Amino acid sequence: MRALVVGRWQPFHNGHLTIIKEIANDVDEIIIGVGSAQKSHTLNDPFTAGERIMMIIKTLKKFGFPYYVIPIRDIDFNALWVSYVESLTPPFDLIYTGNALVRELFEERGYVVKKPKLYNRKEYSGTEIRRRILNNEEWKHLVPGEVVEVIDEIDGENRIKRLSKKDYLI
Ligand SMILES: Nc1ncnc2c1ncn2[C@@H]1O[C@H](COP(=O)(O)OP(=O)(O)OP(=O)(O)O)[C@@H](O)[C@H]1O
Ligand SMILES: NC(=O)c1ccc[n+]([C@@H]2O[C@H](COP(=O)(O)O)[C@@H](O)[C@H]2O)c1
Repeated sequence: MRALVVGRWQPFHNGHLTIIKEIANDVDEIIIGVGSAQKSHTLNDPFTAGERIMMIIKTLKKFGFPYYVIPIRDIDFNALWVSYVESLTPPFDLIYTGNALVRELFEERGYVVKKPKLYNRKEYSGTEIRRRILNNEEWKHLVPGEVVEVIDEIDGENRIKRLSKKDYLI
């Protein structure tokens, strides 16, 4: 059994790691879709697909389960999105998502859609972690150590702070 889990992973945090480990117990292989792959350098989506893939691969290295990481850009065509995803990924039997639109689109196409349990959602949230980085608040305990290393390597804290400046708006 192979399952797809799609997210933006901006950044990959401890809630994400917990659900990926749980899904790994339920299925033989996981396909991790990196959504909005074309987006980066905005306050909502600061990290590139490549940086997010680094976060995921470095974090999952110590766990022995098989997985694929596939970047998936957005297309301005919801009715085609499931076919688009299928065209990029290995075949899968079910999908895990907390996103209502993703659920709707995959259920309409006959897929079994499961909703992962949310853990410490107040803090394990990309929005909250990006807010803390911007405001110089503690955030490193909310992500795996490998993600801290990647964000340090790319100077991600300062990128987010720069992106908040008015003259970075396009
Ligand atoms: N705290 C959490 N515990 C368990 N699962 C989570 C948690 N946060 C997100 N997820 C799951 O991870 C998937 C991908 O989430 P996503 O990348 O949008 O993270 P997010 O923290 O919700 O980000 P953002 O706040 O930037 O929207 C979602 O479908 C959701 O089910
Ligand atoms: N038409 C489309 O391109 C389309 C439709 C639904 C979801 N998505 C993407 O799927 C991902 C879902 O991830 P989240 O659950 O993290 O919101 C996002 O990157 C979102 O943009 C894209």
